[in-house]
Amino acid sequence: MQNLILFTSKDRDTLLKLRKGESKFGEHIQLISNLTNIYDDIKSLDVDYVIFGISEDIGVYANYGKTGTYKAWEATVKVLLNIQNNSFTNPKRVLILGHLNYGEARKMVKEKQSKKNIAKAKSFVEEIDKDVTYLVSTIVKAGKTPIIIGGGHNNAYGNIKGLSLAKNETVNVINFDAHTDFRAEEGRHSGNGFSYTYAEGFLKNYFIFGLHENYTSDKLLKTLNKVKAIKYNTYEALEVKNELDYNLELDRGLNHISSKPFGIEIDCDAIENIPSSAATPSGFSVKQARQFVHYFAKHENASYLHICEAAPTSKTETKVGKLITYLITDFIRTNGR
Ligand SMILES: N=CN[C@@H](CCC(=O)O)C(=O)O
Repeated sequence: MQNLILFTSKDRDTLLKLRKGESKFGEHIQLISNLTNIYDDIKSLDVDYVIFGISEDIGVYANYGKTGTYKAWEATVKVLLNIQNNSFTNPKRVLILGHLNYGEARKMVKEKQSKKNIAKAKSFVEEIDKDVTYLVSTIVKAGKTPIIIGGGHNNAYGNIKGLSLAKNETVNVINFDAHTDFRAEEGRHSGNGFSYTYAEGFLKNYFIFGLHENYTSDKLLKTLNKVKAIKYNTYEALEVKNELDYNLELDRGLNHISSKPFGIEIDCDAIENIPSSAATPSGFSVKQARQFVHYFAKHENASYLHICEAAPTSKTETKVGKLITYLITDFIRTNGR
């Protein structure tokens, strides 16, 4: 795992802001100081959740999106470590593994999006896919639940494939997203993680929650309406036209995906005013995103959480880090109880 940078006790101590009389989340998390065999190392730890980041925006670049998603991991870990340790947050059950780093390859995202560069980026996304697939499948095989902090939504590919390989069956997904990410198989990028895993036989049932009608092509709508394994609702039907009820749609979503192990995908571009690769002034509230995670995390077949596409700047990193931390802790609080 040459791209995996372990999160060390030194990293933790640098980021921890201690307060007299308080006990912080980061003081109680588990770490791996040395990798010998990643499967054995993870399996032997008495934790339920393994959190890792994917510091990349190459998939977003390859999809002509706004880059910067590589910064979400750092923004998250800075906040997560400094929330309180208490009976609600339970950090002893959490391993912070580290992050996948693509510092050298990432240099390409500063280049013009020429045909040649896009082709190069697409082929590099396949390398990232291999790392993510391997990590997710190893964590699941070791009996733990991965929490993945992206990165672009291209990483849904490795999550789905990794879960499917670990379980040795096709798996389902619920995706809180303004976009289908079911674009053509035209080389890997952030807009086709679900179409590729569906075509390759890893993804079975797929539910997209809150599609934006302005950003879904007619061609894609025809595909969605034709394929029985795919169900969706739109943000407009839920929140603008009030044709659908949010809670009833949560039930419909769960009904479509819960018969098998399933992943929960949260694309931050579905949440209003969050700095992300396709940020929107019109979208779900943070409260709705949190309720969504809480609702699906409760189910025994909830098998991973992926939060992606957030692209913080130095001005917005605390806001993004807090948002992602709320979603992580909502998942941990509810899952397995
Ligand atoms: N993961 C995001 N995918 C979107 C991006 C849209 C955009 O950049 O505007 C998509 O391919 O549609």
